[in-house]
Amino acid sequence: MQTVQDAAGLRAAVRGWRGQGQTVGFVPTMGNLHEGHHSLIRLARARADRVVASVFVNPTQFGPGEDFERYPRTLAQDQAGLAELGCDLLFAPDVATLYPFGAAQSVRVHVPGITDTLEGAHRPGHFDGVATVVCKLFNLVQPDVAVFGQKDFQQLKVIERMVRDLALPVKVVPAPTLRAPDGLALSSRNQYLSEAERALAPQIHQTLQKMRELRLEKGHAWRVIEQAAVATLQRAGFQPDYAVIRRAEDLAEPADDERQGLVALIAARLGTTRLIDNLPFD
Ligand SMILES: Nc1ncnc2c1ncn2[C@@H]1O[C@H](COP(=O)(O)OP(=O)(O)OP(=O)(O)O)[C@@H](O)[C@H]1O
Ligand SMILES: CC(C)(CO)[C@@H](O)C(=O)[O-]
Ligand code: BAL
Repeated sequence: MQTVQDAAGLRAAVRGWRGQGQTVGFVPTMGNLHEGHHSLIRLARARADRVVASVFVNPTQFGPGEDFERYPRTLAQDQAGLAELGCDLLFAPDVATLYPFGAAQSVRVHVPGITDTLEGAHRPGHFDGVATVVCKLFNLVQPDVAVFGQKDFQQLKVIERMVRDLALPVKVVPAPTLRAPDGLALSSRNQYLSEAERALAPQIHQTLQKMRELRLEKGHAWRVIEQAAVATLQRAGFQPDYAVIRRAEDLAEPADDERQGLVALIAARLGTTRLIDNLPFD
């Protein structure tokens, strides 16, 4: 596996493959790779002849006071894992490569509507940063398919919308969420948790399962379920930003009698760590 930092090296490799009629799959990440990321690489390998992964901790998607500085950077370890999985190329650019005019002067991609709620509401500007960097990465890599985890459910919807609206020639492939045996969704941020917090963290997934059961099996009203979920999380020691049931398609509030195509989503803090997770009902 080659590692390249610059656009020219990346383009040369991709051009070579394309010249041989090969397709390209792409997995964008912020590094500190775990089994969840590895499952995305495997999926990309199944869908394309060649696989490119990127590792870039994107400054424009972090708000003031968020964990940009302390986000774990483990490139050598990431490289070894990717090589073992048969990834063909790791693109690990620096900030100047992706933001030649500086982050503050960058062209911005804004996806309206769906970014106003949930993560977008709690992390203002976050999705502008994500859409902007993913658009830049797509232009650099020019993949046929790109794999995104359902763990970042709203992010996946934002990217799907951007791709459709800008008519980008890439197929977005969703990948299921990988979990620890106790149900906690794998995430680079799990390592911020103390032992006591780690023991509590699976309650997020348990609460999501309860929300699904109350809606689909017991037929409770979604607003009542949301209130109960917030109270449960607070009692357990979390500070929830939200615990909601939404339409999976567009993350809008469902109608009172709606039961199909729903998803429960939670964002909650445990100490200084902010965790997100979700559970599609279908
Ligand atoms: N547990 C998981 N299962 C499947 N995909 C995942 C999982 N965790 C992350 N991903 C996906 O990997 C890609 C890169 O995500 P990212 O590098 O932010 O990983 P992360 O571990 O979720 O980090 P963070 O702590 O920032 O949430 C995204 O498409 C994301 O949805
Ligand atoms: C898609 C992404 C790599 C963009 O920086 C990031 O938001 C992530 O890791 O999910
Ligand atoms: N996993 C999405 C990237 C972020 O939290 O900034």
